[in-house]
Parts: sequence; C-alpha cells; structure tokens
Amino acid sequence: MRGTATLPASKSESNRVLILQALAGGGTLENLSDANDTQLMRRLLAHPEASVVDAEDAGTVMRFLTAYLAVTGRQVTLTGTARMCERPIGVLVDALRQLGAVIDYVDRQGYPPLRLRGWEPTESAPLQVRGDISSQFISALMMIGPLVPGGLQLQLTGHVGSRPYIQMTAELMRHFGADVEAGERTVRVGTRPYQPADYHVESDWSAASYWYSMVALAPSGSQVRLPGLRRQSLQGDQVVRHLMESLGVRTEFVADGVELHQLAPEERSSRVAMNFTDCPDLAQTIAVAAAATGVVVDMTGLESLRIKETDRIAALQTELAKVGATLTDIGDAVFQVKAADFRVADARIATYHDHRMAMAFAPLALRGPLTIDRPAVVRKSYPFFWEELRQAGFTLE
Ligand SMILES: O=C(O)C1=C[C@@H](OP(=O)(O)O)[C@@H](O)[C@H](O)C1
Ligand SMILES: C=C(OP(=O)(O)O)C(=O)O
Repeated sequence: MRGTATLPASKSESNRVLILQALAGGGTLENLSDANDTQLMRRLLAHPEASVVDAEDAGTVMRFLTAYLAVTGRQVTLTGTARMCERPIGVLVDALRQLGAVIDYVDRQGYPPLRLRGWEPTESAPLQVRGDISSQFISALMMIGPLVPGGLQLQLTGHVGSRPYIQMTAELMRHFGADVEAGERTVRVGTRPYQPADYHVESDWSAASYWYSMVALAPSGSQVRLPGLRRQSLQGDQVVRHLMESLGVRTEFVADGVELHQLAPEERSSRVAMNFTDCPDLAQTIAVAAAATGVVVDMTGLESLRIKETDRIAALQTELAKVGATLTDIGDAVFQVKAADFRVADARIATYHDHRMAMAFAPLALRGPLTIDRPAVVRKSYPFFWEELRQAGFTLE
C-alpha cells in the first residue's frame, strides 16, 4: 500500500461545536463531519419545531440533545433505534432533573425514549455524577452549564472513563468563550455566556485507526499519508499512534497531516498490555490488528464496550473466532487477544449494526478475501470508507 487516504472530520468535535454554535447563536464551522451522526445532529438542531426527535443510533446526539433540549425548555419526545433504547441515560436524566428539567421515561426507567416537559431552572448544589458509564453524560451537562443559574458544579464519582472526551468538551467550550474547569474529580462551569466563534474541525483519529491497521497488515514497505491530522489534537484517540507502534506502525508528522510507515516485523512486540479506558473506540481496531499480526495484547478498560452500538466484547469474541483468534477474559478485567490459528479464508464477518465492527475487520482483506455483512453501517462515522478502500487498491464487490 502506498498513497493518500481521505479521513472524515472528527464526529466528536463536530457534534460538540454544533451544540456550542446553537447555544452561542453563531460562528462559522468549517470541515464538519459528513458522518451520519453529525449530519443528523445538524438536521435536528435546524428543526426546533419538531415534536419527536429521533437520535437514531448516535450516542452523542441522544445525550447532548437531551441536555440541550431540556434547558431550552422544549416539549419534545426523544427516541432512537432499538439499540439506542437499550443504552442507558438515567445518570444524565437524574442530573437534569436536579437542575429543574421535567423529564419522563416513555417506557423503561433509565432508558430512552424520553419525554421532555419543560425546564424550571433552579440554582443547583454540586451534582454527583457517575463517570463510569459514559462520559457523554458529563459532556452534555457541561455544555449547558453556562445556562444554569449560578453555574454548574459536578463531582465525578466512580472510575471515570473516556476522560479525553471531557477535556475536549472543556476546550471547545472555552473556544466559544465559556468559563470552565475540568479537573480529576470536579467540573466547574461559570455563567459567562457563550460567544459566537469560528472553528475548523480536525480529521478523525478514530477513523485513522483503520488505516494504521491496514499499514500494519500490508506488504512490507507500505506507507499511507493521512491529511488533516494534527500533533496538537483535542482527540484522545490520537494515542493510536503510540499503541500501533507495538503492532509495527510508525507515525511521522508531515506538513498537512501524518504519514504511516510499516516497521520491520522484528520491531513489533510479541506481547503487550494496553488500557482502553480513555480510548474505547480504538479497542476493536487493535484487537483485530493484533490477531492478524500475531501480537498478544492484554486489553483492559473495555467495560464501556458492552453498552455501545452493540456489546462489542461479545461481537469481537464471535467474529475473531471466525479467523482463528480468541479474546479471552483472563481475570482481573483483562481480555487477552491471541491468534492460535489465524486465517482469513473467506470468513463472513457480521457487523451487529456497528460501524466499528465493519471497519475493524476490513483490513483483514490484506490477508485474504472476506465478506463483511451490512457494509452500509460505516455511514455512522465514515460514510465513504469503502470508496477510500477501493481507491487504495482493494477489490470490492
Ligand atoms: O463524547 C464523545 O464524542 C464520545 C465519547 C465516547 O463515549 P463514552 O463516553 O460513552 O465512552 C466514545 O466512545 C464515543 O464514540 C464518542
Ligand atoms: C460509541 C460510539 O458512538 P456513540 O456512543 O456516540 O454512539 C462510536 O462511534 O464508536
């Protein structure tokens, strides 16, 4: 492999700046993601009169809009796909209720759909918010912080995951003029109002991970250029560049992005430990690439994978087995990925309505033909993924 691949823009940055722009009342956003998650957020924000808001399968849309629509006092029902209605939201609803939002559960307590019935703002005491289910609850609350009378204070409890996403929220809020501090266990947002600001969204480091995997699996001497990534990134998934060194990929920053180079096979680790608490979206890419390169990886911090687009641990276990690899719970919250008998051999990979299952397994085509079921799932974050693969030289039917 040699050439340049186009990445989508970061959907996490895009979906934050869309909310912040709506709250600030202006600003020009450049390079917004064409991911369905972002296009959906844009459409929903543009139709404030809707009485039903369908967040589809987009976690950030569901969580960020719940907070946004609550403080803007809207009477609206928020729903999503069947899977979205199995993804928890109780922590966020509890916190919003304490801030004066009137919210009912339509069916099951703690899960969408939700009915929002207005907001009677109250000055709030510091709120205790669990950080071990989803950081999106914390980001959602932070972004409405300036609208809370007297400001917002959160005390984070439990083992806080996905921290870089909280820091991203704080940085982007500051960019739009907010007064916010996000520490280890406390978050404080002052009442200083948002100001319109312009923002250029960076390319998506989570999407870049699939190209890292392809370079790791490609014939020796392969290299790929990925424009639009920055060394100073707000995205925690930039750590892919360190994690992938163990799997044989070196990153070089160039003027307009990065260039990925394949290292000699002897420079790969044979066994390595990696913690995904701060970068859960990289876990599937790494698990599949590790299986294919024969690196044994002891993976920790996978707890949140069970409540994402699918149960990603179970999905990985089933699909890795088809290529002769295992993901085994070896105790102490460690899942070990290992390839006893790796072979692609026309495997047929199921994707479980999860874009990352499709994209994480696609690089295996470098080791033999395979079938990926329901390829259109990639539209959630990287709609032109297959087209980029074709341009890179893959044969797709
Ligand atoms: O805030 C965000 O943009 C995201 C936070 C993470 O979710 P959790 O906080 O639920 O781990 C991540 O998995 C998701 O893809 C995007
Ligand atoms: C978990 C993801 O997204 P979300 O939680 O926003 O649906 C993801 O993109 O991998």
